[in-house]
Amino acid sequence: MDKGKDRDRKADIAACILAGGKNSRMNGRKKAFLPVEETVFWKKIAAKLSGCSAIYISVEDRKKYEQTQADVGECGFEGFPLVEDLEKEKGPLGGIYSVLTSSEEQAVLFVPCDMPEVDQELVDTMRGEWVRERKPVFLIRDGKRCPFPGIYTKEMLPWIRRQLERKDYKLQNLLNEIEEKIVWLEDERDGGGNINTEEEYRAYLSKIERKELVRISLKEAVEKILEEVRPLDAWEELPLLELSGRTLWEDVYSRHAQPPFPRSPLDGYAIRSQDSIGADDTHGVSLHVIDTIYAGEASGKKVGEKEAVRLMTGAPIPQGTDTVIRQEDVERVGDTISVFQEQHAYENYCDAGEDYSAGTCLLTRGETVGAAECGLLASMGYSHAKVVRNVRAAVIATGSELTEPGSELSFGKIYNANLYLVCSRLTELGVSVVWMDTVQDDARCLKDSIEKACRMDADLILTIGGVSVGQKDIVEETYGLLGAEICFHGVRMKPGSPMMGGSYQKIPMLSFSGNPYGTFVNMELFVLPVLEKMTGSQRYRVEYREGTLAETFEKTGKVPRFVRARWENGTVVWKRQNASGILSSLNGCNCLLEIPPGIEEGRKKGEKVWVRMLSSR
Ligand SMILES: Nc1nc2c(c(=O)[nH]1)N[C@H]1C(S)=C(S)[C@@H](COP(=O)(O)OP(=O)(O)OC[C@H]3O[C@@H](n4cnc5c(N)ncnc54)[C@H](O)[C@@H]3O)O[C@H]1N2
Ligand code: MOO
Ligand SMILES: [Mg+2]
Repeated sequence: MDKGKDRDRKADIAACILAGGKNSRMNGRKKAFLPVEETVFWKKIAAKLSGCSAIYISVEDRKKYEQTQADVGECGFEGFPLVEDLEKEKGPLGGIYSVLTSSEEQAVLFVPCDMPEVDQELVDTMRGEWVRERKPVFLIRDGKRCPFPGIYTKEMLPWIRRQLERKDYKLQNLLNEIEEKIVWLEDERDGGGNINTEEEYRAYLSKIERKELVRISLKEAVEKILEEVRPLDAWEELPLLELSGRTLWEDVYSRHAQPPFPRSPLDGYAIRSQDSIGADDTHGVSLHVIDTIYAGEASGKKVGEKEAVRLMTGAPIPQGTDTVIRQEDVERVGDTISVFQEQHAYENYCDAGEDYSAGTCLLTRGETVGAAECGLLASMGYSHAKVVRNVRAAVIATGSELTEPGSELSFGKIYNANLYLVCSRLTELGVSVVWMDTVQDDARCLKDSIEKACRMDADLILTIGGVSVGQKDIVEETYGLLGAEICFHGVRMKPGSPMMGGSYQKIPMLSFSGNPYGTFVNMELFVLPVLEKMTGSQRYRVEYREGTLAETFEKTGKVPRFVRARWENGTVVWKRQNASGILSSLNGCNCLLEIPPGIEEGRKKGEKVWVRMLSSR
């Protein structure tokens, strides 16, 4: 083990990269050789350990690496001293034991090969501590003792040996046992964290290799997200008064004619029109009233020649008669009426099925139930109707600066406006918000929240913020951690250009950009088509209106821009404050005005424009 060793012994400290793990959660891929930024994990770590007198590579079994060495070529351990485990299957403790036993140096700084982001300055600080104190050096982070990166010394060997004999391979126990001999460093700098799974690896790559976003067109982005959307295959049956705003699941047919029987449109007398022939102002025709029918009743009597039946509006017209004469137009004495005008057959006569006949399709799948539809269902005799189950959405805001409305605001913080902006809009759109959460700018927290959203059976997951390219823009990393599919990241639109779309466990996910107006426009342009495809509901179809522009909009750009505006009586007034961080000017807007890219002088005053209405129904 002398090859590749630097003979500078001033510090008398070596480093060792632990590469002996089983890699079981990495589908057998050897973590030491995982590619990252033109190199591989172990080399990236080794570059940060150059201040040590030597860099050992701890492997459980040299032979196991030989095959891989051939595959990785230049990225192999060639030129670095390999230290094989003296005893196998003992985990990192076995590796540490073997290296400390055989190293010439008194102390060895151990870093596992799956910590490619270990902080170089941190490592240097630890080494400095060792030089000063000549004691093992370990980190405490968030109150926890960390075994890595850690400086282990030959002094520790008796304890390590004892643990191996006891078959206790827990490093934590070792640290606890000799805690007094250790220099504990409380340091917030990132030790890098372990990358254990394929998902963590992907997330890590997307975090560090993030470049400028590749923006696709709005049309393409919407199409891509729609590919992830499947129509909801779920309905529920609700009583009439709970149907308002809901989408019909199926066509609805009448079961009977309406009205079901010929009925009187007037309060008066049912007569045979032929009996009135010859009647005029001076010659009344007399008819004998044989019965009275009120609405809701029936008469068993058949009406014969020169007979009439008294009846009220809504009452069934009796057999034998073919018209109804208003009570104001006859003279009645006892059981006799006089008619002074010829009556035409079926003139005042509501036929059965005048409204609709039996078996007519009166409502169709996808229609939204309002008062008219509800009344119609009732007239057909339905007490309930089948409607599409509400879309269940999860909404998660991200941002360590966010404070809940109602609590005290401290410096640097802002109130969480967007969560409410989105949830309120969803409610308007008839969506049930089943998970509402706010998380810090931390990929693991967001991942947890998304997993909870899945457990709530969300049909759609929406996140807000953290999609741009900053160090705390954690959404893409989170998709990586989840193993979620990314359909696009970046859309050619303003505002909201950094938004993302994808899916996780077949649930479509939309991640809006964090600026309030960006969030709003992203939501408007993406959520409506998603809801339309999920529910088949017509309520999500967008209405466009034409109007005359009240003032010239000069600003143009390379991507379509959506400007908040108000359409009123055919005039379109846009709001001066249109920056994506501004929320206040959204108040009172009822449409979005699209400014296409590349038009030379913007949109002129007096020009006819089409606007996209923001209606909810
Ligand atoms: N170097 C670059 N920086 C930025 C770019 C770029 O291309 N290169 N794009 C800018 C654009 S455009 C936008 S839009 C923003 C988008 O940022 P994120 O989507 O990552 O959102 P955040 O950084 O989380 O937040 C942006 C802004 O919005 C506020 N915010 C976030 N959430 C909420 C909420 N729930 N309620 C109220 N306000 C919220 C947040 O505090 C920030 O001020 O990136 C640019 N940067
Ligand atoms: O896309 Mo950003 O929302 O333009 O400011
Ligand atoms: Mg950001």
